[in-house]
Amino acid sequence: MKVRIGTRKSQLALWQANYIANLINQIHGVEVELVKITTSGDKILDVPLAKIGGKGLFVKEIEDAMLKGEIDIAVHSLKDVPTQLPEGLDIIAITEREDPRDAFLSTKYKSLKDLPAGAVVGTSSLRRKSQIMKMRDDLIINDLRGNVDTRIRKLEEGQYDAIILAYAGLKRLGLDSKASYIFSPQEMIPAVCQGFLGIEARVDDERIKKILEPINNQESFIRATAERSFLKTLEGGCQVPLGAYCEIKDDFIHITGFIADLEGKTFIKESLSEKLTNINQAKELGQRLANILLKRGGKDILTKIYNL
Ligand SMILES: NCc1[nH]cc(CCC(=O)O)c1CC(=O)O
Repeated sequence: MKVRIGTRKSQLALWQANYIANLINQIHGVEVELVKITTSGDKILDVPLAKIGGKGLFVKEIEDAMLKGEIDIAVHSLKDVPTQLPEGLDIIAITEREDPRDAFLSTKYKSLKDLPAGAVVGTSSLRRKSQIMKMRDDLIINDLRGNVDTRIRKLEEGQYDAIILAYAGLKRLGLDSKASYIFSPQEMIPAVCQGFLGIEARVDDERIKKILEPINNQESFIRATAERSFLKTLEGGCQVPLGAYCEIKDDFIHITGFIADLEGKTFIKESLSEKLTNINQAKELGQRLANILLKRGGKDILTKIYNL
């Protein structure tokens, strides 16, 4: 019996679906079919993501197809997947993390530091915007939507002096040479789960769970659990400037997270580290970090944003 993978039609989504399709085929020798699905996020192209509001814009139609039994699994950039999943579905496997960092692209300038005052930077991510404003309060940040190739085209047409993209997406598409600078995770805290692929399936599908077992990376699963539990506790979607990054090094689990306001006045950042014991600890650590940020002013930021 073949495995049907639901995927968006963008180049990056197709690369990711093909990557998992090849893994499944190589490991299990089963036939894999890609089923291309258009999501509402793909249709609404002219509105900044933060203004559309609804979570899971890029996954809902794919999840509906899975619940109807039209596809068996969905391959997602885990950073696009809401923390609250529909009843009956779950993230069953998470791949080894691709580079989690953000990249700076420009045809004229080498890095953010080199931009002249008043230069125009393209990004629709409130997370990127708030961190750029913190480093450089003299730049103009304009919305930039579209698939990775569209965003690069808009840069190269001269609509922006620079743009910021996930390095993971560039690497997957073989476009890493387009990056002129790569921010460290300390300079620019990545999006929750940037760089992970998450594979979603029906929780009662035992055949698929067996197939996905060797594809899961346990360290990734722990890191993603910590970051997603941080996000869930903050009830944050893409309407809130926030980010988190978890690492495991020498048996220690480290997590750093931030939340900022939309005006660029308040920026609250905190880190936690402890000896790693189990997966429940990762969940608890993400929650604890989020609660610290909520107490330190995060709650006020969220109240303001949700009352807009
Ligand atoms: N928001 C769209 C999106 N979703 C996942 C990636 C990149 C790949 C990844 O983070 O795993 C991108 C492009 C980008 O942010 O530049």
